[in-house]
Amino acid sequence: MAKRIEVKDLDIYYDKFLAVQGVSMTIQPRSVTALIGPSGCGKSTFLRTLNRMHELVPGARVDGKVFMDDEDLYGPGVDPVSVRRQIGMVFQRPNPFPTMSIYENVAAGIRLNGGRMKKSELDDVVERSLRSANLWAEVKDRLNRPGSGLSGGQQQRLCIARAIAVQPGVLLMDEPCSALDPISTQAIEDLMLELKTDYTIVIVTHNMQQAARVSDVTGFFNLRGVGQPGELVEIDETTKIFSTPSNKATEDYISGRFG
Ligand SMILES: Nc1ncnc2c1ncn2[C@@H]1O[C@H](COP(=O)(O)OP(=O)(O)OP(=O)(O)O)[C@@H](O)[C@H]1O
Repeated sequence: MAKRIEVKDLDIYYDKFLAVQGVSMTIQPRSVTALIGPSGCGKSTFLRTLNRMHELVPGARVDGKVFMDDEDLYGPGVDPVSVRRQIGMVFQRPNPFPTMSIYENVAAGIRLNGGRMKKSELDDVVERSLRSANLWAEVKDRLNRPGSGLSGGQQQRLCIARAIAVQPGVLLMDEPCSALDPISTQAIEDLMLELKTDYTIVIVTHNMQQAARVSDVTGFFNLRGVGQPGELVEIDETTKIFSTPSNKATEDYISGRFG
């Protein structure tokens, strides 16, 4: 289920604007990879290229290669919609479908992917997904109530349940805790540590303590200079990045000297 991602020489454009240049990295399955760096260096832009969401912006495109295991995600004939189905994404603000029930929100993950199941099978998948997202105990008696009635932290776990219902090869998270209080944040962090036994997780975070707590590997992005594109400065074991980074800019960033 968990897949490996290999990025080779990726340049990322918004029309003629080169936002990120020359990224190469390998993201290992069953691990959490955190992407950190100052605002505007292209972390979220890069994340969205991994499931071909970047090109939803008119004029946006990439040069270079992204492989998921052996599949070339930008290869000829690859359907971006099918890539997005296999690589789930969780956003900054929880975005459950507001008019749908808790149950339907999770089932929607399957239905949008064209999955057809018997009701009893769907019930099992919904329960399993909510259990995996550590939300089952809190919602099992109100599955038919609207997802929008949950707290922010519960809504974010509902969105994670929806994303994992289809058993994606990779789970992308773009600052998933930035709208949450500390207790909900901890619940999501605990969840990431549990989910990584089955999934490949990539998280963009502004919070360096969070990167240090949850990730196995950390990639530091930075702008090459004023008006220059963002780049991946270094990527390594999280313990190494936060203790003895190889690059001076990484050290300055993690010690709070800029950003
Ligand atoms: N839709 C867009 N159209 C044009 N340029 C964009 C678009 N989205 C982002 N950019 C530009 O791409 C660059 C990278 O932005 P991005 O949001 O990926 O950075 P980031 O590191 O995630 O920043 P932050 O930490 O503030 O979220 C910036 O110069 C930004 O202005």
